[in-house]
Amino acid sequence: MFLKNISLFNFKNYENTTFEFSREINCIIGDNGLGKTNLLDAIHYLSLGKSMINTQDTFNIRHDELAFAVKGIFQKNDRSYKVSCGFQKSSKKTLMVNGEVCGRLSSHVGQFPVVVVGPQDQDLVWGGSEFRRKLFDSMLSQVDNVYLESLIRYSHYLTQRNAYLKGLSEGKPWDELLMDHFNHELSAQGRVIFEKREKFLDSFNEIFRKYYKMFTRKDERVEIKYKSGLRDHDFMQKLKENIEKDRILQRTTFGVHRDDYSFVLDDFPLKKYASQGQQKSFTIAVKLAKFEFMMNQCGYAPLLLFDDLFDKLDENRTEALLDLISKSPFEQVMITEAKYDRLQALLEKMGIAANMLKVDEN
Ligand SMILES: Nc1ncnc2c1ncn2[C@@H]1O[C@H](COP(=O)(O)OP(=O)(O)OP(=O)(O)O)[C@@H](O)[C@H]1O
Repeated sequence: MFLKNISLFNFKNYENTTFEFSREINCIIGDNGLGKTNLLDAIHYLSLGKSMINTQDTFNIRHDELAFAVKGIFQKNDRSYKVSCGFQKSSKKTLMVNGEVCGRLSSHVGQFPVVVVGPQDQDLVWGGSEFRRKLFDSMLSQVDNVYLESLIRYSHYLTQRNAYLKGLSEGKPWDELLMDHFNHELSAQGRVIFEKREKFLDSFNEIFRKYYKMFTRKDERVEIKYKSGLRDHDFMQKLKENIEKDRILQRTTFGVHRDDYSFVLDDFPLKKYASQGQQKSFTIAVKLAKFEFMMNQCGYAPLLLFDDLFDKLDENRTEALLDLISKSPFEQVMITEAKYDRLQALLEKMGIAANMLKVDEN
């Protein structure tokens, strides 16, 4: 799959600009603050109907304007898809494919898959456990309906149990049967989630290690470890044991909603001991593994967007990575870079053909 072109109207710093892309590597070049990341974000809008940066659509409307629109043409399995996404202040967002309005955003997700590698990936290392759970949950939910169903049910009962705990502190009467019902549902769904997360990570680790080795060309041992309280404890038992604590804190303190994934390099936690370049290499390999995973699911290569690819990577890793992503199974790749000469020289040295797109002052 690839994106042939994109037009941006009043999107962030763009007034009305069109870019044409090639099927392989596209380098988006420009000085700081000219709109390279914004262009990637517009592509993200077409793929997933939302920004990769701002949670509120309003922030993406060009200052002093009332609406933005992004339009583009994807090519997939020899068919063209005209996709557009528009948003007007105090109105609903509209997403269209070949002239038809997508009723629900969720029906659009997965049609034009994209994987983004960028500075936000630091959150996977430095952010709270929710960032890591979200990454793995989104992948697992795409392939396993039972997992998705369990996750939805678990989250429903967790919300209910927490609301009930809050109610108790406000004087609601204790209801043993109701609490038993919550505990039973949480432990049943939690068990499914735990087992599936554990199994999934085994296969994901294999792909992840392959990519880490491929572009670092080092024998560093890397691993993602799944950490869950369910490994050593009976969930039901723990919910019962913790009830007094839960009542005081007004929330459920044990369960798979508190699971985490730890990133490990040569047996030490990545966050505490690894260099910035090693941390970045780690998250890049995670994203490349995600790419392969998604490709296996949908049967074609997702778009791959690299924001600030070269930052913190040494020459060896940069070259190895460029070499890797310029070949199959990677198809269309977008790379942002401020230094034209450096990138041009590197691509020439490596004999990689690329479409150079300059982002100018708008
Ligand atoms: N809603 C908006 N309206 C107008 N301009 C905006 C809006 N949102 C962001 N910008 C502008 O977009 C620019 C940032 O663009 P972007 O992050 O894409 O830059 P970049 O080329 O990736 O820069 P760098 O090389 O520093 O990463 C800033 O100048 C910012 O003021």
